[in-house]
Amino acid sequence: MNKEQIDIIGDNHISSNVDTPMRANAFEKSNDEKIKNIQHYFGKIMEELGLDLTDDSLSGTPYRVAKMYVKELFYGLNPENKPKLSVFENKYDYKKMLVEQNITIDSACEHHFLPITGHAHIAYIPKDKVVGLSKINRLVDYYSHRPQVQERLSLQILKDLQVTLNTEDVIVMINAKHLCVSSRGIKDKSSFTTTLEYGGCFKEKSFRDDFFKIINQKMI
Ligand SMILES: Nc1nc2c(ncn2[C@@H]2O[C@H](COP(=O)(O)OP(=O)(O)OP(=O)(O)O)[C@@H](O)[C@H]2O)c(=O)[nH]1
Ligand SMILES: [Zn+2]
Repeated sequence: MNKEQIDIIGDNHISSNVDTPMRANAFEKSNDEKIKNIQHYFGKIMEELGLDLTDDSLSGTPYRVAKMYVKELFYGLNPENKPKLSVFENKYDYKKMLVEQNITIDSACEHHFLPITGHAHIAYIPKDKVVGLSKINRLVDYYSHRPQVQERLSLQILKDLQVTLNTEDVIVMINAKHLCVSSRGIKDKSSFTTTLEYGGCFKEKSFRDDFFKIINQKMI
């Protein structure tokens, strides 16, 4: 795949400060080549830690980890895996807030490669287009499956939905726990992180307040 093709199927041409920093030749190698190389290097890390790779429980770990990185945890680094977001004409002329809340966040922190887990709450006010509900969840899942910082994750979801839905009126809130804060370093088990990004009418407090009221309501 050349650079131009990557741009076309990339992150909807969102501005570069929101893009995940990628090497120019990031897509030259196939998944199989990447898995083979990561398997080699991860085996070296294990050896360096003093582990015996001839042990039958450890011998498959370098391959398992490599496959997990490329195909599972970080599948969202490859724009070819971006979900197709089916949008429909807003025939019913629904012009109020639509909230998709409690969307699972399964991500990884780019500083320590440890899990970030939590929930995203997203709302938008449709103009001419509406999107299939599950596509919002799929988009969150896609951008989460990259090494991330929570701020960039929130912005990537926001910008993408604004382009897809042809409206600035989108709000994205994420509450998440970072294992790099809870299980190492400061080891704070109780803190969690909230990020909030929004545009359009959500710049007005009354719209944000409505959103907060809805996401705080008792779950069905
Ligand atoms: N802003 C932001 N910081 C994050 C996120 N995930 C992890 N971090 C932080 O990234 C920082 C990296 O700081 P460094 O001082 O380079 O790394 P460190 O020595 O491992 O830091 P400690 O966690 O304080 O031990 C840490 O403070 C992490 O808590 C995130 O999503 N957003
Ligand atoms: Zn971290």
